[in-house]
Amino acid sequence: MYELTVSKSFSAAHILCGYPGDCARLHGHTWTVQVKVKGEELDNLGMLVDFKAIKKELMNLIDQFDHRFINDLDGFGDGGVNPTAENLAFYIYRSLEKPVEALRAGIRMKEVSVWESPDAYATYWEDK
Ligand SMILES: Nc1nc2c(c(=O)[nH]1)N=C([C@H](O)[C@H](O)COP(=O)(O)OP(=O)(O)OP(=O)(O)O)CN2
Ligand SMILES: [Zn+2]
Repeated sequence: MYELTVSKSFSAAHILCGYPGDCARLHGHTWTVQVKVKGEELDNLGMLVDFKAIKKELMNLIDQFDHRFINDLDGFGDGGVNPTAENLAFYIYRSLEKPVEALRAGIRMKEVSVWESPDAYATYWEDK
């Protein structure tokens, strides 16, 4: 079994609604998103899948967050979920699962991790 990991960062602001502390106030982070995929068979180039292809899918997705107020985006904030690292990891996993797995037969999403700061991150994965 092989595992590939790619990471990209974006800058965005958020508010944690109902949070009993300073994170309930408007503030920003340079968020880092790490995506892991897994699979068993390498192609004739010796790759599970091209890093560039996964990075392209990740960039397409996280562009919607860059230099935005996340609470204003569909699915987050009022009427949606709080923009925590956990909820972003879930959203990104579910959004990338199909496009990434379509890149090559046998590729599976493994997990998505989201860092709000260098010392704190959340990971979402599904057993498959
Ligand atoms: N389980 C979670 N806990 C917290 C989240 C989260 O998404 N999931 N988010 C926050 C806030 O967004 C906060 O801005 C980030 O907290 P933290 O990483 O602790 O960053 P600080 O800059 O506040 O770092 P300190 O080390 O605490 O100074 C809070 N909790
Ligand atoms: Zn925060």
